[in-house]
Amino acid sequence: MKRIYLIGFMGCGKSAVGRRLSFLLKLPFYDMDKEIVRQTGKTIPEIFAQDGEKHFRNLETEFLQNFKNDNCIISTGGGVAMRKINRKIMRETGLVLFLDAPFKEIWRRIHRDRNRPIVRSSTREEIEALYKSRYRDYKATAHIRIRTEFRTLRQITEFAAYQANRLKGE
Ligand SMILES: Nc1ncnc2c1ncn2[C@@H]1O[C@H](COP(=O)(O)OP(=O)(O)O)[C@@H](O)[C@H]1O
Ligand SMILES: O=C(O)C1=C[C@@H](OP(=O)(O)O)[C@@H](O)[C@H](O)C1
Ligand SMILES: [Mg+2]
Repeated sequence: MKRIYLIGFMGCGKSAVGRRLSFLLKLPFYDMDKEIVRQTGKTIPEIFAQDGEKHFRNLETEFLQNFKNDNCIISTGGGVAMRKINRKIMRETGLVLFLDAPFKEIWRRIHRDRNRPIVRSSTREEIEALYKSRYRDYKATAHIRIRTEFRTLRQITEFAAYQANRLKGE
């Protein structure tokens, strides 16, 4: 089996599901945001404030280009599927799962969070517009879309594991 990538908007559950999926499938887990924080020694808000969003986007692409491990779970950041090169790398090196959560729920989860610089600097209307504008790219990038509404983290994780096992070796 190759890699399993989790994609989707901020707050859809990529990090939470990724961690659980890694326990369930007994595969190593990489959260791209955490890896970038570790590699740079800066927090995500610090990178945005000091180096700019463009630089952060380049770090995301560099991570994907340089990453060498297979048989692992990778939770991406919500903006990763917006670049063509990132989409290409993910589709070619693994199974891409889109966690599809309704905006209302996303907003409830993220609006108070201080670690997401885009949320800090935007209104609810702006974030909703971003959600809508990104939706098509998530859908087109993913091999499988998982609707998370009315599902617990455990149910989502088990469904993701089922899909991964079903497509093993393809
Ligand atoms: N299906 C779900 N049910 C309940 N809480 C969830 C669900 N998915 C995510 N959460 C919670 O929402 C918050 C944001 O999730 P997170 O995994 O950080 O999202 P992402 O990495 O996609 O931005 C976390 O507190 C997480 O535990
Ligand atoms: O959607 C985005 O542009 C971002 C999502 C964040 O990750 P999560 O999706 O895990 O919140 C993080 O990479 C950064 O704040 C930018
Ligand atoms: Mg995350």
